[in-house]
Amino acid sequence: MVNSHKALWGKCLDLIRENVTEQQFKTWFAPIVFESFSASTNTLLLQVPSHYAYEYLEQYYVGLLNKVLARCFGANVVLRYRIVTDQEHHLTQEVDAEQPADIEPPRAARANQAPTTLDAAVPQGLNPQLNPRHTFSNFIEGDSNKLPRTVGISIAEHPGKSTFNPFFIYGPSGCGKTHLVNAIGVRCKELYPQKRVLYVSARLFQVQFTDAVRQNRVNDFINFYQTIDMLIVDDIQEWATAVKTLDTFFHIFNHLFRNGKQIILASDRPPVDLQGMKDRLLTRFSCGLIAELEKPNVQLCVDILNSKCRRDGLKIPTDVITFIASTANGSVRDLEGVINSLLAYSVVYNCNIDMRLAERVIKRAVKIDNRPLTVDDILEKVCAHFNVTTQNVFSRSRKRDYVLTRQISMYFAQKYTKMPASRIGQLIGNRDHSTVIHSCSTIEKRLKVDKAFVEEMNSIENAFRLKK
Ligand SMILES: Nc1ncnc2c1ncn2[C@@H]1O[C@H](COP(=O)(O)OP(=O)(O)OP(=O)(O)O)[C@@H](O)[C@H]1O
Repeated sequence: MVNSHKALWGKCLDLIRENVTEQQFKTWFAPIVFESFSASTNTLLLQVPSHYAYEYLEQYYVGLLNKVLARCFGANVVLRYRIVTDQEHHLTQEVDAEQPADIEPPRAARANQAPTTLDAAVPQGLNPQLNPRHTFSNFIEGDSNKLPRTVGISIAEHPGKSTFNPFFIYGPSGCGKTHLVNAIGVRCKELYPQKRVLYVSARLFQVQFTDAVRQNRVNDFINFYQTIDMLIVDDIQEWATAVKTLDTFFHIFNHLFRNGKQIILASDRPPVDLQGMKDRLLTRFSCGLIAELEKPNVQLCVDILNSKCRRDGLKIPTDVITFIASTANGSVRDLEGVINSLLAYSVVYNCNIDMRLAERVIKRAVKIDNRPLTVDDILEKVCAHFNVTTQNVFSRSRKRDYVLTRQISMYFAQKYTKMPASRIGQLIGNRDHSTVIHSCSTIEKRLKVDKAFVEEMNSIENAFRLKK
């Protein structure tokens, strides 16, 4: 049976070959591996060599694929991809294909000619990868986000036309950057359905780029991104050391900018603090509008909570809302977590949500820890903050994040444990006392001149007091 299904896939390939150029066939279809066909679910599973290949197939060839699959496997066949995400470690991820849509293959495919860079630039039916739940209507306005929100609406209404291009949003974690940039994309799509809007995280962009390099398809990659009308890139601080990704983005950026396409960038820090990025890119990031999303104040937290309760039909007394808002430490994500825990407790214990329950939940969710801090406690929190491991910190690597985590851990260890520098050095990667002294003075100097860094250090220190 497997063989007959495999043979059917072979037939599909024959049909596809008749409809695309040899080069397109070799590039996109020959590397696909037939995995299985489940008769019970009528599902065909195909392995594709990378996320980029999957996206390209879905972008450009989904119509053709659906037609040939329907011809060979029957009308209701469901296509599922197994994407190889890490060849070295044989990691894969499975996703369903888009449902059949009337998407035409690229012009070159139809004309049966070799693809040109122009042909790659005529794709239809782009999935914008936006989160439809993140809209302006549920992005609550307050003092800390009034400007970025207002500008965001204006950009969505006149993409690429205003002086707010690029629009650079920065702010601490959980304060609504991803929500806001999504809302801009969602509104733009509502107003201009034909516009090619794309949301992509910096990390995904980098993975796609690395795959494209590996497969010798960098031109396709660049051509694809140059077709976008509104490009939204989230968390671009993650590119700080990705030199080649940045160079490629530089070309894409210039092309889009020159052609009046809208670029929106989100980061946890302003351009001036994006160390590692070249000036030519930073000046471009800064030539539109840079707007800060600050931590929400208590009033905004109250408004957000009230809105969430209205939307989800929850009844939470005002004093409880105010109490939760004042414990949130400026992260809306934390607020949402507390509400979800409250709900769970009220259901499990079958009780109303009142102050007693709120205090109990918050105490459990966010417990104050009075034990003296150890170097291990400090390392754990600082590593968690920068999303690195202690092995990274202990290593000899000079990677920016590792060095910073190491220096900050040494600084806090000296501040909180009062251990001698030599002992701190021993415990943090077996470094000598001069490294510890140098690290502490580097951090102290930066604290004197860098406001955002002071805030970041404060938030790490807050985490020391809180024990989950
Ligand atoms: N003003 C707001 N109104 C309503 N919800 C908000 C607001 N700000 C943030 N949120 C909600 O808070 C949560 C966290 O927001 P979001 O993911 O956008 O933060 P972020 O700044 O991108 O964080 P990170 O940098 O960690 O990715 C989301 O569920 C978002 O919907």
